[in-house]
Amino acid sequence: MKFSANLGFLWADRPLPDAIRAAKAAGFDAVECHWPYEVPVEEVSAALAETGLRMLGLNTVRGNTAKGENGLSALPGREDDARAAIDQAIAYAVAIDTPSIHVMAGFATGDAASEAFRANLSYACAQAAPHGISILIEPLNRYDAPGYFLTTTEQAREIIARVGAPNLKLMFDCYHVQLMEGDLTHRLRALQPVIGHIQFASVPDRAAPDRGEVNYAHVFGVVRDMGWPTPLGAEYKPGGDTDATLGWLKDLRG
Ligand SMILES: O=C(O)[C@H](O)C(=O)CO
Ligand SMILES: [Mg+2]
Repeated sequence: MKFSANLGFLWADRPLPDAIRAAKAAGFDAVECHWPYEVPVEEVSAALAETGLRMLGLNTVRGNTAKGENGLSALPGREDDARAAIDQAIAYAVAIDTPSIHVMAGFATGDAASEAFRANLSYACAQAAPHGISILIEPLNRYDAPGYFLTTTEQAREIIARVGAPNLKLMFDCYHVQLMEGDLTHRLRALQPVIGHIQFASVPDRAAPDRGEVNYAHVFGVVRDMGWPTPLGAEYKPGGDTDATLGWLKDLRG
């Protein structure tokens, strides 16, 4: 199995280029992040070139976080802001050769939000396609993000079908899916054609995957048997020194 370190959480206490180097030293096969925009692309590119790791994904900005915004693309009336965030993410992704962008929906509900989200996703997919970039949408759980527009894989699957763009995919974060829907391995297999990236963390505490209610040794085996080709994203909160939480990776590596 190959694993990607999500640097939004792992080594988040270090500057992003140093976090990339730490992921390499720890044996990860790739990295991904949340919001890298404060860091000059030259610094990130240099760290990626030095380590040989690829940055697999990044997120669109959340918007006005002081006001509690958590994404813009499902907010009716905020299309200009949402598309500026999409443009920004594509430009950054192109500069560091990142193959996928998570377009964040935001806190919203109702038909107008659905229409706004689909229209902004169509825009994102059209802008990203010439660069070979996939657009990801990710259901978030109702405990961490109450009121978030996108909460289930079933909802995501319907949106993906209605938008109808080949580069629109599902971010299957096992942590969120377990909290909202469960039945992880059936869902992974059934949704494989629309999944663009897989992430994981223990449930319910979002820590390293060697604890909690999900048996990740089993889940990883199912993903391997599916022939899943790309690294799985370790997106968990280490709660201190990241290196001290990597027993699961060492055990898997043997
Ligand atoms: O929280 C998550 O699971 C996401 O993957 C994210 O990108 C930030 O909300
Ligand atoms: Mg996630």
